[in-house]
Amino acid sequence: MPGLRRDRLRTLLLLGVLLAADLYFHLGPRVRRRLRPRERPPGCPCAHRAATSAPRPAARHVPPAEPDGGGPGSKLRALFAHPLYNEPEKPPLLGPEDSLLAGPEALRYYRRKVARWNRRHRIYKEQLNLTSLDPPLQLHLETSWIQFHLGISRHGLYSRSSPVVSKLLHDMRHLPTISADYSQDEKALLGACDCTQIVKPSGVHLKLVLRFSDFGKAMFKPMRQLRDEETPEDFFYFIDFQRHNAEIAAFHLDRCELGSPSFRILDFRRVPPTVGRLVNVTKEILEVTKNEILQSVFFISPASNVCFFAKCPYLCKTEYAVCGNPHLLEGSLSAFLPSLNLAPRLSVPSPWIRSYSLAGKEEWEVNPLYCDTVKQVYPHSSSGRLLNIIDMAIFDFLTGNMDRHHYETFTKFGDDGFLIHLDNARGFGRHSHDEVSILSPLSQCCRLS
Ligand SMILES: Nc1ncnc2c1ncn2[C@@H]1O[C@H](COP(=O)(O)OP(=O)(O)OP(=O)(O)O)[C@@H](O)[C@H]1O
Ligand SMILES: [Mn+2]
Repeated sequence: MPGLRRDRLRTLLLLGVLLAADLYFHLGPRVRRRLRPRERPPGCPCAHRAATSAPRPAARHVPPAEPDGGGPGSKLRALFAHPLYNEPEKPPLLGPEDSLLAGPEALRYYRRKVARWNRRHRIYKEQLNLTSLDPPLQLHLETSWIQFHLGISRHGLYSRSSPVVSKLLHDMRHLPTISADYSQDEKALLGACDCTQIVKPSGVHLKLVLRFSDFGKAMFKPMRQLRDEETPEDFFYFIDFQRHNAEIAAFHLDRCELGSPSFRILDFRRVPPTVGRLVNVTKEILEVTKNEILQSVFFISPASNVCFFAKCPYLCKTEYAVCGNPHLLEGSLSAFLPSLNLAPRLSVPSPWIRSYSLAGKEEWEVNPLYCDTVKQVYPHSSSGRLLNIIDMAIFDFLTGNMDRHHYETFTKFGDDGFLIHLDNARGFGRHSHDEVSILSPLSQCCRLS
């Protein structure tokens, strides 16, 4: 009998241990997960931050949440505590040479532009016998795009704590448009439409400059494929689609803080603020454009949707058109940089440019000592420029963008000025492929800022 009782006791003990283990490892975490307040949405916290208009605090030393679930001994925790991750924002700006624009000169220039726009608009309406009661446009100094322009400095396109960016994103998303036109580089093609060229067939890169009621401007890149569609395996990078959502994601990654304001990943702030918008192609493009060529490329599809082409309708293939549903078309809007008349920029071919034809390799692909050659030739002989190129290569590796043929810099900030991370539409094409060759500037030069 005592033996039987001991067995029962053992069985009870074993069951107790199993129950405790189940509670601890299985049920417990599930209950904790359920009860945890939803203070942070899953995914990139930047998206959440972009939606809030609250100014972000500068360089706070908040210990990050425990992303690896680790306690005090966690390696990630130790990494985040490293001074490199807690670098304060660059030293304060000292004088006019640190800002891209001289305020009074820029405001005079923009006032003249508004006056000219009002004059031309009145004449345009008179010619078409249009009577509208629209009052002339007024320029307001506190408007977000002017504040964005005035805030560009040698440290970046905007500062970490700038409240202007969220206001600008909001305005680009909601303000009505007052004009739409082709971008300058498309105009430079003069409608030339060579469908035999695979590199730059006008019509594939359909993009428009939209102007808003506050006189701000943005580059509109329409959605050309479903948001989650990947680059087909047999596509070369130079015939890959342009993804409007890659432009938006690149903006967030470029400035991204992960989980806590003190853990910064890239913290470049070199992509112009970019946001998504559903654009009514009839009301917000066709009805406001004065460009007759743009007006002429609109048509109604067999499915009764409003569509438009780039400059050369019907010469190139019809699948290059984009269509609303029936009027609304999703796209990205990238805030315009200050006019080239106020802030000239240099466009420089990337030393690590890829071959844009089917044949041949570039020197960097075959010469492991290529960096030595690059370093000897101006402007890449400046160490700052090379470090900036390596920064951009890391950014492009993370987005998977193989299409960085040129880069632009503001001439005012000289050879060591930051590179503007413009044109990220060919990033994020393959979710499960890392293109290590994009890191060649880093692996060949072995330097990092
Ligand atoms: N936000 C912006 N502000 C001012 N200019 C811009 C902006 N975005 C683009 N541009 C100008 O328009 C040019 C073309 O833009 P982008 O490179 O994004 O288009 P693309 O169709 O991919 O051109 P490409 O075929 O040359 O790569 C840029 O080189 C730049 O000079
Ligand atoms: Mn491009």
